[in-house]
Amino acid sequence: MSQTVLELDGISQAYGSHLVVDNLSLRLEKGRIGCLLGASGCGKTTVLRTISGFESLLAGEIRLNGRTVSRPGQTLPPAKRGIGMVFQDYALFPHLSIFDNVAFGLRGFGRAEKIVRVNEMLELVGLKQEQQKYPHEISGGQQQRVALARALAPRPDLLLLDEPFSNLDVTLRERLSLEVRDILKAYGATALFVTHNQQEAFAVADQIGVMSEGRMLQWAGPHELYHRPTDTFVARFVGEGVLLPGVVRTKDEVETGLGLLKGDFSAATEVGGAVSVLVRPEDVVHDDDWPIKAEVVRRNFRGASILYTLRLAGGELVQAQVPSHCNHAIGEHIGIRSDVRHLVLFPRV
Ligand SMILES: Nc1ncnc2c1ncn2[C@@H]1O[C@H](COP(=O)(O)OP(=O)(O)OP(=O)(O)O)[C@@H](O)[C@H]1O
Repeated sequence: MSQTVLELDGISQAYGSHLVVDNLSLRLEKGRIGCLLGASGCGKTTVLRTISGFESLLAGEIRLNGRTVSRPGQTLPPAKRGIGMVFQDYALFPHLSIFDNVAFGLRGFGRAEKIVRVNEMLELVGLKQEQQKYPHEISGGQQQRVALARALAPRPDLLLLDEPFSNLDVTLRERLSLEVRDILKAYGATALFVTHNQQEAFAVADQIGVMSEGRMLQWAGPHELYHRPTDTFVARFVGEGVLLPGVVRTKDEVETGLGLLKGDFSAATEVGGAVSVLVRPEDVVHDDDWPIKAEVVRRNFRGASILYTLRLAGGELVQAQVPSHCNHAIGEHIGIRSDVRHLVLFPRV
């Protein structure tokens, strides 16, 4: 049976009269990587700070391995929680070698044990050759891996990572995020990280929580979050696409400017009801043999594909992701058909 490492049970936190975390709950199982995703200021870092014990709670409860560590009026000190932390600025000690940086958190270990443990961790993050160097002698990505090794060395029950890739350039970010996932998985770590970057969340996390104004809107796996958002904010915030107006015709058909869309849907919407249908760019296929035509109003060349914004006959806009050899200019009319596999409906917005 899977073991729950972290439980947030209806936690709230305020700075003065400003409610920053609002009745937020989540549960993270052993060996899983969770992510809090949201725009700047939505309260992600504050959630991490309450979990690590640097902030007390206004309401709710935090449990680690079944033990209550925070509730209003009771906050177990950070050092007693068995939590490791990785920050966006790495926070390495500049005057210590890579080896000594990783060894730093291993107080209480014997000398021989310490050497074995540091070597294991440097092996895990692929930096054994660099152990005598100093932080300024290695790259930003390597520094972040040292920070990861240092945080994992004391075998924490839970690792918290605050925007761990935000100081790196775009290509390195992508590579390092995949590497960090591999390292965490190889180690079997339970981790929660925060980011405002959805590609990073998708690349690293098993479970993602989308936050807005201190609230958790949905906590789900990346695939479910993208394909079955339960909230219009999540639908818009995660991925691309539009909410297309439609009218429910039968229990599995909705009439829209893209034609009759068929697919299962579970929303409690009556026949005849006005809805908004989530249509992602990959749901719209370029097909000149199809009778529905749309006008190209914007094009975003992405190398392998072009993201077209198209105006339907009724004036609604949709987006289509099309292989970039299908090159069309603004103002052209192209044939499109929908390839929606399941329908995500919301009451008309
Ligand atoms: N020490 C503090 N005192 C007062 N207000 C604070 C404090 N720390 C954060 N806030 C406010 O709480 C809100 C949430 O901040 P938080 O840092 O948790 O958000 P975030 O989602 O992590 O944002 P970012 O990605 O920019 O770090 C913001 O409005 C912020 O201004």
